[in-house]
Amino acid sequence: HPSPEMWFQDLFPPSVCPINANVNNFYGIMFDAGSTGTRIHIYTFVQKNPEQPPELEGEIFESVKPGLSAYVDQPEKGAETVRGLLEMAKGAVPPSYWKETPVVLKATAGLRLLPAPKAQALLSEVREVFEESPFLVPNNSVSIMDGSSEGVLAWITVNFLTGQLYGQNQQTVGTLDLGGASTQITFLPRSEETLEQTPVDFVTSFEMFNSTYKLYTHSYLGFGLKAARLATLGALEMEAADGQMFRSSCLPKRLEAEWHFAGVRYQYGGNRKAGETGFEPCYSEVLKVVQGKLHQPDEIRRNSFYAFSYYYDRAVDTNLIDYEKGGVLEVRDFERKAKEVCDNLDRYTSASPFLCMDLSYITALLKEGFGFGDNTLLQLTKKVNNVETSWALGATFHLLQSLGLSR
Ligand SMILES: O=c1[nH]cnc2c1ncn2[C@@H]1O[C@H](COP(=O)(O)OP(=O)(O)O)[C@@H](O)[C@H]1O
Ligand SMILES: [Ca+2]
Repeated sequence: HPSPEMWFQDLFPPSVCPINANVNNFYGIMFDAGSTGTRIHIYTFVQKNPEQPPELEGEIFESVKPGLSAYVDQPEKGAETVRGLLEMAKGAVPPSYWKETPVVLKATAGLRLLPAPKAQALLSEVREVFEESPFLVPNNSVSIMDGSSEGVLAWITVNFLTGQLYGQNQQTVGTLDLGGASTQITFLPRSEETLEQTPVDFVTSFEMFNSTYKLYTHSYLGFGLKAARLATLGALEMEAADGQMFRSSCLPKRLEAEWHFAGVRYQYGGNRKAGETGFEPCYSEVLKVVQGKLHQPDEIRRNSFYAFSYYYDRAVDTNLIDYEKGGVLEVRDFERKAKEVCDNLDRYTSASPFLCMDLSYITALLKEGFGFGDNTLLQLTKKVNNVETSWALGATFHLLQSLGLSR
């Protein structure tokens, strides 16, 4: 029969029952305002040992499309999408923890590309939504993150989740993130030479869990998958793309359609003349977007990388990997698939007319942009131990550290 101290259990809902709530539990809420969608990550941590990093108990994840930048002229409506996701957090965090649970939103390339006053209007509407919520709203809780943090924080997430940030024999892995509007590459250089040959603004030092790391990291704005589509079509720099038709040999010949990105409407279509579709002409189009524009560190040819976001999505779309399990690919697998899809456009493009362009761009970005070898291994991963591989977890560790909630 129950011990005398347990008599109060029935008076409380289980989640707030003092005997069930672990005194060492705490929560963190991180919003990722990406160029194609807004996502909420609600993390539960437990600090079992003050000498060690907090343990991550679990994550609740939800997302909405489109991203905040699509509400460029309706900032209040944009903020409503954040309010909806925050409602969910009320169900996920026990009410007695609301006051001490921080909520933060960081925006990436979509907002970086908007005119500053428009981006600020969106952010200030979101700030109001946060202020009206019962959660802890730290200073600067709604902001645009700089690109170098984005790469570093994703690197922290992946290396934390794979157990490389604590204990002996740390073998960190590099990370490749391909977003809609920007892309990041991050790794821990092993040779002095790499650091010597690297531009200073590609190196970031930081401390995490009592170690100091000096990382190679860079975010290329305008080199995300969707921005690259516009660049390939020659439409990226256009202020008023309305009315103009953009054509490409990467698209099915007879296609004519329209597409909305970051609040702008684009019309696009295939090359109508004979002979001008397929992998070869397409590859030379996408090559122009990347060639000579990215820094190529020699060392990456000898490392393996974790790749996620659109690398993962396009590999799933073409059956290179399983949606649930992910998998290991070589760079050349993307090229093989690009050829297969681009040279058989009519067969493949029912799902997305951009499949050939996307795969060709990924191939060009990896090979001619970053300088990866054909046989470099890419570990395609969406989740590790049921947690999303995203910069959001790294950002939450940083947040907890700055609030003194964790070491
Ligand atoms: O936490 C996540 N879980 C799953 N997919 C994510 C997550 N964060 C980003 N993505 C993926 O990122 C890609 C879109 O990039 P995003 O909208 O973040 O653009 P940006 O990074 O250029 O701002 C999509 O492939 C989307 O599936
Ligand atoms: Ca992103």
